[in-house]
Amino acid sequence: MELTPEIRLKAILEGTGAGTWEWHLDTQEVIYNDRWAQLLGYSLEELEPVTFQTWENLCHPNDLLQAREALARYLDGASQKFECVIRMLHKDGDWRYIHTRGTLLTDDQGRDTRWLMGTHLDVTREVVSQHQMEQLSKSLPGIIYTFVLEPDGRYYFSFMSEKTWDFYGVSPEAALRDPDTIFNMVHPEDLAALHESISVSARTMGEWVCEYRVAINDRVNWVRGVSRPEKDPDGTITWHGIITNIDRQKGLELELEQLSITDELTGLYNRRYMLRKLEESVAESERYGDDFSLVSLDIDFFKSINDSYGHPTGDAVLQRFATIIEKRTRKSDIVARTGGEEFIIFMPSTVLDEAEQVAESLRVALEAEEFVSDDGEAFNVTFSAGVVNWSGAGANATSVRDLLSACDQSLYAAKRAGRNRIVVNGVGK
Ligand SMILES: Nc1nc2c(ncn2[C@@H]2O[C@H](COP(=O)(O)OP(=O)(O)OP(=O)(O)O)[C@@H](O)[C@H]2O)c(=O)[nH]1
Repeated sequence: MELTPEIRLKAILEGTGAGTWEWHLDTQEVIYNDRWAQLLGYSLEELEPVTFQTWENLCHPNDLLQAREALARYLDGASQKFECVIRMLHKDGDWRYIHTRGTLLTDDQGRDTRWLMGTHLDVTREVVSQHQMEQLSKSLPGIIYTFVLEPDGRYYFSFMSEKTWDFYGVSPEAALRDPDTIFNMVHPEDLAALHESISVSARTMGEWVCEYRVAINDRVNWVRGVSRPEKDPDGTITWHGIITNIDRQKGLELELEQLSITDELTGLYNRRYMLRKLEESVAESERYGDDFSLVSLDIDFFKSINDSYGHPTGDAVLQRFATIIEKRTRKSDIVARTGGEEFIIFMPSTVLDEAEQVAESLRVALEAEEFVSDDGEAFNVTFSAGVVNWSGAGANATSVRDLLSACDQSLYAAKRAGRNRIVVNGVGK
């Protein structure tokens, strides 16, 4: 059997399940194929006599106008193709969504004829599932989306649900057109980590989880994204996921974190935070060979201040001393109250001499400060301090514990030598 173009075309149409229609714009003559009628549950014979009216009668009245407008736009040349989705009545009484496409037949000289020819495809399943997805996404507490990364590095969103606007201040349409409208809204401090987390997920094909801030005008919100990657044989990776707002949770988390590292009485950092920072700095210093210094301060005869003027006065002394230290140290220094009347100042990138100078200026400042008890009695307070230094890989101390112990030894030496003084590396001045 010879495979004529007609046979081929028929096979293709049958394969796609498309109904076909031909309509002469002047004579109103119409030709439908069997499939056209079968899409709506009929045979062509059942619909006899088939006319243009047959189509109009089966169309949902509300969609008819839309179809006529789409056709008018095509015939006027305002749009390149005639295409619309309309509801048509199935024999079983249900409305089916029919994707209608059409084009003017051209003659052998390439001129348009008055025959409009086209196809009908039942897209009810697609329309219904899209509707379900839209409804579902409305009730979800976040955005659902699909993000695609091509093997050549190009990326785009192929789906963004409606709430994109609430989360990013960007419409879903704008995000679909240009994915960077979304990335541009990410807090600059979190953008590199976000890109890195996507790269890691692409490399390992592991679940993508990332918490980052989104900045819309002056409002900053924490969001959390979770999605699973899927790889096509051509290397394209697609993530289907959800973004939720975790601002409240993150706020509480940060508040808790802040509380857990703060000394309640003075508002300075506490011992736990100081130890953590020291551990980090020792590790970093071993890598980069950076110097840092540590000053350990202990108020002299604090017990007798409590005993003479009462505990609340003792507390006020601790608070005032904390303020004095904060005022006379740099922003990059970390000041902690590490015990009752003990404080530690951690000074990054600071050599011993500089640290000693700061400690000395504090000593002079506290000595000159006048305190007044609840009973109106004036008194003075002094402290003793030990100063040590960590100079990268060449440090004498080999651990945080050794370093703290060396600092304490200097402090005890200062106490032993009569208090109100500073001892550097075990050597008093
Ligand atoms: N007011 C107040 N006192 C505290 C606090 N924490 C610890 N203390 C007191 O601080 C005092 C520390 O006393 P000691 O360790 O004997 O030292 P000191 O009296 O300062 O003597 P030296 O350190 O040897 O100069 C104790 O009496 C503690 O009760 C606090 O939060 N508030």
